[in-house]
Amino acid sequence: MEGAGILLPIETAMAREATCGHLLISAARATTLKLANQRDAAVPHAPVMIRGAEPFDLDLAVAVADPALDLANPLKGPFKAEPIAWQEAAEAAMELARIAGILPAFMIAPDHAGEAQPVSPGDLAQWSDPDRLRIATRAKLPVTADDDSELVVFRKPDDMREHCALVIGRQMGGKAPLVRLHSECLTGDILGSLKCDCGPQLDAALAAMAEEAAQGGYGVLLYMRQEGRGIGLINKMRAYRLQDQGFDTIEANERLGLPDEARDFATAARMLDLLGIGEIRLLTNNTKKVVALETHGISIRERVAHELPSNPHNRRYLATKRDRAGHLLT
Ligand SMILES: Nc1nc2c(ncn2[C@@H]2O[C@H](COP(=O)(O)OP(=O)(O)OP(=O)(O)O)[C@@H](O)[C@H]2O)c(=O)[nH]1
Ligand SMILES: [Zn+2]
Repeated sequence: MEGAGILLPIETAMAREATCGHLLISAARATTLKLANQRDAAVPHAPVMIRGAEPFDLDLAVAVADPALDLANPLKGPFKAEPIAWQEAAEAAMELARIAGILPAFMIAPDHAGEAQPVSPGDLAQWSDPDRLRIATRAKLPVTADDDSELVVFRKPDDMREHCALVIGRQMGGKAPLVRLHSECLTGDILGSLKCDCGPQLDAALAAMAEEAAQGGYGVLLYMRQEGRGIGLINKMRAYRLQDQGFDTIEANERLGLPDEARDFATAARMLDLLGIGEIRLLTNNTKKVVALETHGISIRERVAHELPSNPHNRRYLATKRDRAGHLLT
């Protein structure tokens, strides 16, 4: 990493022999290890550098990095936090870990690190730029909810994630379409997980759009490949393990040293823009989605409530969304 020297991601390190004197971890993790003060912990995913009394090998580094292992694995020490002289690069490294869906933890300048790929914070900004998104292709896709629908698939040149938009009914000017901005939830969308409300929300959105199409309008489902509010499936499952220990959905992300909300709504706005849609009626209970899309140039004619019945497994999750994340839920 430009300015930082070699950073070896602890979770995916191929150089199994690597050892180092310093690790880069999150402020949340440093706080759990009692190495950071409250000011550092104000941003749980901020980077903190720590030094150990002994060099770190990968086994020790993993134990330091992964909070889900704490109960099984009492931590060794002592460790000490030290100032970082390359703050911007350190922040970019934490962001790269989130995007890669791995624990935000790195060996710093390890011995036996193997080959390294140069990356700069500017590369990351370019990679994230929504303007680089293009429509890759589109085709008719009859679905159960409505057989008159089409799937439009999007891609950036160097981002493997394939976001897509299902257009239900005929896209025309006139009435603003009913839009659902849905972020991938493999557990809820495919497996029928009861821990969240994603699956029922997806089904209800498709039904509402089909109804809209039957009345001469149309609907657009934006399906975005940003699992777990942008932390990936593996980290979401780590967060579920922490939730089983008593942390709520926000605390669990934070304890992993990841943002509790890392979704990219600018790219959602860009998808609508590429479809030629500037005005929508948005199915959501999340006012932050409304604000984010408006900030990126989409005019929201109406917020359409999208609350589905709860169950005993998702009741706490929904209450946390209402009480801590400001969702308009009863
Ligand atoms: N990290 C994490 N992600 C979760 C958890 N439960 C659900 N998710 C993710 O949260 C996202 C749900 O997004 P949406 O339903 O589109 O949005 P929302 O913010 O709930 O707002 P609505 O539009 O009102 O539904 C999906 O990416 C899920 O994978 C959890 O406990 N932890
Ligand atoms: Zn879900």
